[in-house]
Amino acid sequence: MAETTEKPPKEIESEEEEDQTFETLGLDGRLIRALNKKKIHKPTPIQQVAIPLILQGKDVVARAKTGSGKTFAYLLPLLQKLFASESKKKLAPSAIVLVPTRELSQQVYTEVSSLIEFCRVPLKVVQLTSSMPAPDWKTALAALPEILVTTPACIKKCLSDGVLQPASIDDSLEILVLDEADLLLSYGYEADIKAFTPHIPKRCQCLLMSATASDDVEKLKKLILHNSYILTLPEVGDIKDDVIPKNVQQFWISCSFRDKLLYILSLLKLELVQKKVLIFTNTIDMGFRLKLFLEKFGIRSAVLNSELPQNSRLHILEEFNAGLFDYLIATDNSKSKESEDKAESSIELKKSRKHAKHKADSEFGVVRGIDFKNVHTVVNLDMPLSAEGYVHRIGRTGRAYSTGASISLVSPDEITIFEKIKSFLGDDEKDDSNLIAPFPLLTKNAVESLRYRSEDVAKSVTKIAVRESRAQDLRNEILNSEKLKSHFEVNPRDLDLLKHDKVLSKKPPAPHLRDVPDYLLDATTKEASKTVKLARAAMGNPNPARRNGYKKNTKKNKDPLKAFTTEGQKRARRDGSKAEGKDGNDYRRQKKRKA
Ligand SMILES: Nc1ncnc2c1ncn2[C@@H]1O[C@H](COP(=O)(O)OP(=O)(O)OP(=O)(O)O)[C@@H](O)[C@H]1O
Repeated sequence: MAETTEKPPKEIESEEEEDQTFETLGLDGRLIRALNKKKIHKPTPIQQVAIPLILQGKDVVARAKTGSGKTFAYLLPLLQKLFASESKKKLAPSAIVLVPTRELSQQVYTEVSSLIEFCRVPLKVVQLTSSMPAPDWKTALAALPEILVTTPACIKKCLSDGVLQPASIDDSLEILVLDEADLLLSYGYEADIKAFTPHIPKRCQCLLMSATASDDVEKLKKLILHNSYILTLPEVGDIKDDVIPKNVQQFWISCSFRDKLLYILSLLKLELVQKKVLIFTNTIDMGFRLKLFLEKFGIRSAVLNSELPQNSRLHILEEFNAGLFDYLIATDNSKSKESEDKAESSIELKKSRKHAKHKADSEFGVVRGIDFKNVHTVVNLDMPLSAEGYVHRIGRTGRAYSTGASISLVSPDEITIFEKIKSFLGDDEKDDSNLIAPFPLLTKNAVESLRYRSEDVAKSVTKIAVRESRAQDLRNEILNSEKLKSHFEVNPRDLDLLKHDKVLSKKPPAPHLRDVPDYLLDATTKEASKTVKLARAAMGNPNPARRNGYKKNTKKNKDPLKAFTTEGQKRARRDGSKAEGKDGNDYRRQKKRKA
């Protein structure tokens, strides 16, 4: 642990983007060049404050919004410090990064590896996961890596199995990072962390990164850090935009539980949301029910959940990130005791558990911390079980200043959690803050026009069909997993080999369901859908080079959800050519095109 000093911990609360560059932060030229190769040119606010402090050797607790660049905030100075440390090989890693899930471990490992590769430095990184056989752990550590990325459970096991020696750790460990610190305890790692704490040498620099402030972070802080610098971005006082990035617009739709499939069909089929879309369900069965239902309308999607083999999960994430499909249905079930207790009360989950022959992976986590690329819309088909869960789900869009939107479908049963979420975010009806606004683009008429077809198809997606598809998908993925393992050892970049959005139903979609007939669409919906498409075209390709340009709010005005309201549209129609601003202009352009 970093040395305790007399002065009290410094609290830094800042939302201001100072005019800092990676050079002025004192970052090594090799790292700056590596970042440039990744089209990253300017540090984010958390990087601006954290990097110099970490380079100075301070213990740091950094809390910043989802997608704000916390990973590089610790990885860059960590690597720089290792560049400078002695070249003598040590018997244990000099830096250990602890993460709550396997998916995150893979993500951090990939980031470190690519930085090392770009910098051309002789550093080694390994990741250990609990699914690896013990001999593989030994082999991985025998290569004497400088950096180890793993979960707290693995580190404890390494110590108890003698794969890592306490004396070696005491001799070698210089930096310890607890990434996604707000989740480590909720994933049940408290005992593992406590078992590891006595082995952390006094001089070791400790860093805690987290997206939300919680009692768990406080607990960890007390356990591991002593006189740390607390970085909080943005200011704690401003609760209203405390946790959700500003560039994410949040919406909600009130609908009955029974109508949820109808509403999501309307959103997707009538093209009222921007792709790519990440849809969350609370149970695996619901995920498959949705997949089968959408398939009947010609909408292909992939399902990501904890019972799939690890290879398949990672491959699904890679394919989705590479843009091979647009709709991903994810089931996020953490090990959180609280969420499990609540989820247990759901009859559906109990049933789905009974039928899940394959053991769900307890180190699975797709929501928290995973860097989904270019997700424009997050849809909560089921509401999450906690406000923190909501923050982490919504945080999968609007990453690193790209724009995004979220739409929550809220049934009467979910109003209580919805209210809790709103109050957690500081959404106060009295002062009209309306952080989560009613979704403006979907009219009652549009929904009703699809009701008959939707209900008809929903009936055909029976529980047996769901169960069979789930089992079939799992069988496919297990086979895939084996193929993936051998194939990707040789062709690591061949993403096209296995497609995960395969159609599970036996029959192809009927033509009348695949294409929505024109007569079913009302004028408002047509306009809304066109506006969404126009905005998509205006945003251009989601080239990371553009996204990383960091022009604040440049895309905001082009966002249809900002530009389009039914009221704005009526006004435009009334005023004709006199309509002002973007709404009017868009509308006139569309009218001209129609003429
Ligand atoms: N300075 C930067 N400029 C542009 N993009 C960046 C910058 N730093 C990081 N990014 C990108 O921003 C995205 C989000 O970063 P990261 O995953 O570190 O966020 P995070 O704060 O850890 O989010 P979460 O709390 O959800 O884990 C990544 O795609 C990353 O490559």
